[in-house]
Amino acid sequence: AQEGSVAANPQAEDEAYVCPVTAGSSQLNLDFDTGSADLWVFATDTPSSESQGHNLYDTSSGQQIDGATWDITYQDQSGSKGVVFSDTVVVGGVTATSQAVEAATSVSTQFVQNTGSDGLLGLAFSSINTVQPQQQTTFFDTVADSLAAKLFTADLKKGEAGSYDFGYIDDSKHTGDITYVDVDNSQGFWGFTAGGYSVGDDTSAGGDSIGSAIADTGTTLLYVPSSVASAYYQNVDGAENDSSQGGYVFPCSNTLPDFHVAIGSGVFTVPGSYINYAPTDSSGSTCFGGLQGGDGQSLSIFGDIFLKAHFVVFDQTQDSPRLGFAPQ
Ligand SMILES: O=C(CNCCc1c[nH]c2ccccc12)Nc1scc(-c2ccccc2)c1C(=O)NCc1ccccc1
Repeated sequence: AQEGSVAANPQAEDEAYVCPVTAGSSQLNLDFDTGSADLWVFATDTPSSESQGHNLYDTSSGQQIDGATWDITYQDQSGSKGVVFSDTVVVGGVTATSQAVEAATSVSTQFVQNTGSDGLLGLAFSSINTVQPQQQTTFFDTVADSLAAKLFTADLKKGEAGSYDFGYIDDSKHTGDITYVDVDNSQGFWGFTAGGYSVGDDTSAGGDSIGSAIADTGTTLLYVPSSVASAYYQNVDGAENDSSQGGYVFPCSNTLPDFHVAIGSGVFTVPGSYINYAPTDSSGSTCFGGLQGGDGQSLSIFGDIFLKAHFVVFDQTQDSPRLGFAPQ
């Protein structure tokens, strides 16, 4: 049975976390993304005008899947599309022998400019993989039956390297018990129900329930219902929701309060310092919030701001999938 561990390296401002992956004969740094289900890469097929500064997947090592194409767009209107190869993919010593590697023939500027990432490795459910006419499986689904245990864990950290482990739980990476909650994967995501929340010294997490949420390593920030974000920033002097800046900003001189949320039988805390995400400009006087209101969509996105404060288990060892959360 296979098991393995790979480093998760933070990009600037922890915007994303990239991991070393071997695809065929190529070494790539990929953004592991539990919010999508395509393994797509910059490749020798990618126009050179779009691939400068990226490591490229050499398609000559793979077998092209005849007629297969893919096309993905994310909420921030970034995206990519292309053709598909079958090749061997190795992550932390775990080998997927016939993995669909989606080679980009077109990539949006956001990804072109982010030269620290050579593509994404989707870890959501394969039901939302975009390959047509025959949908393909994620790396995890491809290797799942060969793993010692059908699970992977995410141990992301603020400003330093964390790890993704496949096939086992390393109990040295978390303190206290793991709290498990049922997963609703009907939308293809690692969906769960978040309970009440509280702010600052009140650690009761008793307030209104946040509701449907997903665990999403591919999204940088923590998006909650606008009422929750508003209640949080009532506690921050000079905070305002500035649409021209894209959300809540505040004077960087603030000490931000912690954010507590009930999940299953546990209460999980995001330190206020994690919610002081980054200065909005070089003067460093105004800072952008790591906790933001969703723009009206009903789904809360527990992105890296939340996940990097915890040890998270993405578990398919039971009849139905579940998520585990533990303090690091
Ligand atoms: O797509 C992903 C994860 N891959 C991101 C890859 C990526 C896209 N730009 C990137 C830039 C850098 C690195 C990775 C990525 N997660 C999900 S599930 C549901 C939504 C969603 C649906 C409706 C409304 C809102 C969100 C999103 C979403 O759009 N998140 C990105 C985001 C969320 C909010 C704001 C901006 C982006």
